[in-house]
Amino acid sequence: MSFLQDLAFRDSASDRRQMARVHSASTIDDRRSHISRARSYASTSATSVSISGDISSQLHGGYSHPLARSWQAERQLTKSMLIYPLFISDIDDEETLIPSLPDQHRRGINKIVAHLEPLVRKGLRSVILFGVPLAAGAKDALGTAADDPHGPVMASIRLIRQRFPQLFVVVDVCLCEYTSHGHCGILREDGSLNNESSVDRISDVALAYAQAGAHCVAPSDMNDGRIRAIKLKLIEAGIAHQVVLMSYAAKFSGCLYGPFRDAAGSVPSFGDRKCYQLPHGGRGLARRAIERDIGEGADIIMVKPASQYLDIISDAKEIGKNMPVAAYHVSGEFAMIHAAAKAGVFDLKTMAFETTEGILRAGATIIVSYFTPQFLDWLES
Ligand SMILES: NCC(=O)CCC(=O)O
Ligand SMILES: [Zn+2]
Ligand SMILES: [Zn+2]
Repeated sequence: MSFLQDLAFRDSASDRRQMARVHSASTIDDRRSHISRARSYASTSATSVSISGDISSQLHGGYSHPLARSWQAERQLTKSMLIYPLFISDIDDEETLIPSLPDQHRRGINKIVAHLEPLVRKGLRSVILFGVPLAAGAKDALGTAADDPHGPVMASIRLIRQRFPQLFVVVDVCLCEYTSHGHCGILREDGSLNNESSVDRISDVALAYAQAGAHCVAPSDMNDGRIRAIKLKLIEAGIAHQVVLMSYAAKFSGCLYGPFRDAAGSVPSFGDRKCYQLPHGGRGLARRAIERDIGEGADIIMVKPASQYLDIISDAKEIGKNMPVAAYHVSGEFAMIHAAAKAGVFDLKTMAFETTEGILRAGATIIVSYFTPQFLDWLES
């Protein structure tokens, strides 16, 4: 007797179904043999102790086939969910591997098109741009280089829009890459953030990126009130209807941004960012920040980092149930996976999918990921 038959006879409803099948048997002989088989199943199963539970305990059948396994996912990773970070320096011909950020490069504007061409062919839909001023004297207290019309970010927005019209261009808006002190805003004499002048400056920078052609501006500075200020400036300039405002609403402070800071040269020259980025344990604070940014006019809410903050992603989805939620799988998360795969702990591709699907499951449908070029290949098969 098979495992399933045994289970079927432990369930009175299925017992009745089995008897109905018996009655529909065409000949008397058939009927007799069905009945005697049914009786013997029933008596065996009554004495069986090896199987417990009823039919509802059987789950394996539902994911026995690869396609059926993929159907178990509420959301499946697609290429259009991915945003690929690009580091663009002011050295036009630069192409430098970033040692702490595996396979990622800092590139000058002259290297962008050749880099993107094969990726766009494979289905890349979106990039997020980070400017990296390396020239001597490029940084100052106000982050003037951020919206320099001839600077790397402004120039690459125009270039990418022109050369890859199908690509959706997101631009990170912050001052830390451009300020001499490496903080995400303008400082007072005592070294603390001057929120009012920071918001004023950051909203000007966001407007400049949007006017240069960015489809989406994404302020990552965490100054209070910057979403509202940016939205108002976009409205005033008459372009609010064509620009997506993605807020890094829940950006936590911590040690996972290390490789990014190597890549972008944005290590603070003193202190840390704990007075504006969120503390690790601050779930309630994150919920308030998310609510606030939705109220101020954000179109998309982002949570960052991702894998350590899945509860926050799920909170963001609940609070912002009518809007898309993005997650930034940050440099430290990416580098950790690479390091562990290199040490033989697990297979890189398997972990990249497991992590990313965890982020999707939590509620994000937009993922900023350094794995994007690899996912474009992996999602092909
Ligand atoms: N605004 C971007 C970051 O602050 C860091 C992202 C990363 O670590 O990948
Ligand atoms: Zn910053
Ligand atoms: Zn940042």
